[in-house]
Amino acid sequence: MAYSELAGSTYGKDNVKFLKVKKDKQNPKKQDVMEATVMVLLKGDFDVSYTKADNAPIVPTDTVKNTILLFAKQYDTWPTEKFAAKLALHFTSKYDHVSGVTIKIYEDRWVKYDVDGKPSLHSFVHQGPEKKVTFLDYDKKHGPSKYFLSSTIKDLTVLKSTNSMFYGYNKCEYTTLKPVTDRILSTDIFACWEWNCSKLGCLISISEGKKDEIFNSVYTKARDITLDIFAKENSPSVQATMFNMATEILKVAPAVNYVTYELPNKHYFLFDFKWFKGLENDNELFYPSPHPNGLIKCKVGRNSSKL
Ligand SMILES: O=c1[nH]c(=O)c2[nH]c(=O)[nH]c2[nH]1
Repeated sequence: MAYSELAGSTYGKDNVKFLKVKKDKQNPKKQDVMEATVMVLLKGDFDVSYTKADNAPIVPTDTVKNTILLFAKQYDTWPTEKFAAKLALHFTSKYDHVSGVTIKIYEDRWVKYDVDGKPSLHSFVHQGPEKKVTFLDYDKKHGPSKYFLSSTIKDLTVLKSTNSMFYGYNKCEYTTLKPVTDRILSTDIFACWEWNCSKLGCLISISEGKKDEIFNSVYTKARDITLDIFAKENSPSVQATMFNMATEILKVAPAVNYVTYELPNKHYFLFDFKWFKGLENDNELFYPSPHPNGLIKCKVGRNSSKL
């Protein structure tokens, strides 16, 4: 009797990168670009490749990579949710023994800049570490109407120099933190919205581009809401602010089930200059403290008693 058994497996290609150029039909010099990093992992009947050294069922990861790049060349990749659906349907229909896929696409932000007061036709500024991330998990036994799909804004770094407070918290003999009504607030935004597949529709219609508008508009709204509330609110805490952001996204996106925020609280500490002739520091000079950082997460859904 064998000593061990395979309890789970998945494999594929990660970090498949491409830059896609989309040319306007009327004016080919008017272009858009997408720089993306794709992961496709296959699930299915690959057990013998692990347990019997039998490679027969293996679709090589090199083939997975070739497919991603060929599809990026031949089909529209905007928005990445549609491209993920296209890839998922391909891998699960081409190979009988592929039962499902997990796909992640990271999209860089290349944004056109103004030249002579107008957006350039084909020149872009890279927006730093910020990415849009699409995640799709699909098992074909559930059919194309059931899948897990989420979209995320990741590593959008923001800071506000006032209009943030933190007081009224629990105090015990281990507490040294002083309450503040004015502090720096800075974070790397991770905001993720999970789609409700019964409201959004099946993967086939997504792959055909029928939902492009909703993906684009919710992404723009979620980003705007996040930045707007961050700027406008006199924040009582990271917790309260992120809950407000998530609630506003749920209000404008009926096809979204849950919104998750994960926010590091990147601390900036006030220098004490009292040692120099009693000099006051009225929130003017801080030092960034790289670690430790607070880390605050929440997942927000609709109140079912109010539906
Ligand atoms: O917004 C905050 N939430 C906390 O939970 C916390 N804890 C802390 O020390 N500072 C802060 N700030």
